[in-house]
Amino acid sequence: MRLVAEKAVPSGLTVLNVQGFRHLASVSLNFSPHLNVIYGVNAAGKSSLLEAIYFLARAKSFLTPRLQRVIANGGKEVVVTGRVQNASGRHQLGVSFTEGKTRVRLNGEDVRSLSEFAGLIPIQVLNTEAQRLLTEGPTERRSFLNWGVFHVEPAYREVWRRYQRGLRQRNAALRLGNESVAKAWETELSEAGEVVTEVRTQFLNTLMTEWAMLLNDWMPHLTFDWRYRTGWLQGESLSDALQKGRSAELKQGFTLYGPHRADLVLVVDDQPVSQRLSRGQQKIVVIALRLALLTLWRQHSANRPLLLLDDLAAELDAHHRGLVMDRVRGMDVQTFITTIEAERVPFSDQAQWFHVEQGRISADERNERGSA
Ligand SMILES: Nc1ncnc2c1ncn2[C@@H]1O[C@H](COP(=O)(O)OP(=O)(O)OP(=O)(O)O)[C@@H](O)[C@H]1O
Repeated sequence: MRLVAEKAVPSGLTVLNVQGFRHLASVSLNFSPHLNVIYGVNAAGKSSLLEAIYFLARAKSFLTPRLQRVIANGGKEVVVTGRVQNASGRHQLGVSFTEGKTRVRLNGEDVRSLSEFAGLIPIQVLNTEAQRLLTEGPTERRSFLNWGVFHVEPAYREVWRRYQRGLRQRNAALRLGNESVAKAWETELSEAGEVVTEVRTQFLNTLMTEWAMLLNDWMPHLTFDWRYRTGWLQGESLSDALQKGRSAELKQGFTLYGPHRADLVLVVDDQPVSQRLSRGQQKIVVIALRLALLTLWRQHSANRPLLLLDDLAAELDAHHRGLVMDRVRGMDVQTFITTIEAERVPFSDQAQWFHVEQGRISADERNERGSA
């Protein structure tokens, strides 16, 4: 894998405009490229603001798979626009959702493929549900992996698309019981699938070394390890797996082997992390994984990453909270933290403060004092 060693400029999301998003009042905000603290009482709208940022970066929500839910009650559409400053210049982004359709615009033009614009803001979220990356099925982990590789190696996008196209064609043939067409797609599928696997494996070797180092500091009494399940039998080529599996796949109507079935398994003392550790510990394992990814992105992605920390304090003891926040502080990524108590933010130098009250967001007077 070619790891692009391009230095990102200190930049990120500079301006955000939100309209019709949950119970947030329409607002235009200017962000710090370093730390942004969003504070307010329960249900003020802090998570919604982070969700709006994520919506701009990925055209999705991290809280719900149904975008209809982010439209303000009684409203018809949600529109989030923003300005991103990065190594390639200044970009104007806009994402809207109306009548079941998502529309994305980049610098005044419609964007057809999500990955055309999603490269601009490499984003990670850490919230009270962090451990779900381990406890849910493999789909989320594959998505984590695909996005992780994509920001380090943009060419990955093309080979993964090629693989998915081949998979759709072969699955359609399997469903129709058309063995010769299914077979005809196997060369394309296995070639693309082997490359996907190789790129993912190289990426994981780097990522998981960083992850293990973090956990060694944070939980030194435990021994962590990981395995990448490729999605077919080890020691066999994908081409052989597809050929051998074809008759069973014709009965099922879809492809059973390949990187679309891959999984990342995290292990502690030879047992899956999700079975062995407490929920708080699982959260720390996932935090380490996502921070390791941000470290890699910071080193190798052309664009500076963005981190959303939503109520991170929940379920972390003071010791581990301190360790995590020390790490975040040293990472130089654009960070957004929500909190109920502004005084408890452990590092607030260079911060921009935002107060949220009943959906109204205002830049804090502290910002004026800081810039004076
Ligand atoms: N589509 C919607 N339209 C209007 N209001 C909504 C919508 N979706 C959620 N809400 C309201 O938004 C509020 C929750 O906002 P949010 O979760 O952003 O608050 P928060 O400040 O993060 O709260 P907490 O500190 O409790 O996590 C709730 O009162 C909820 O009823």
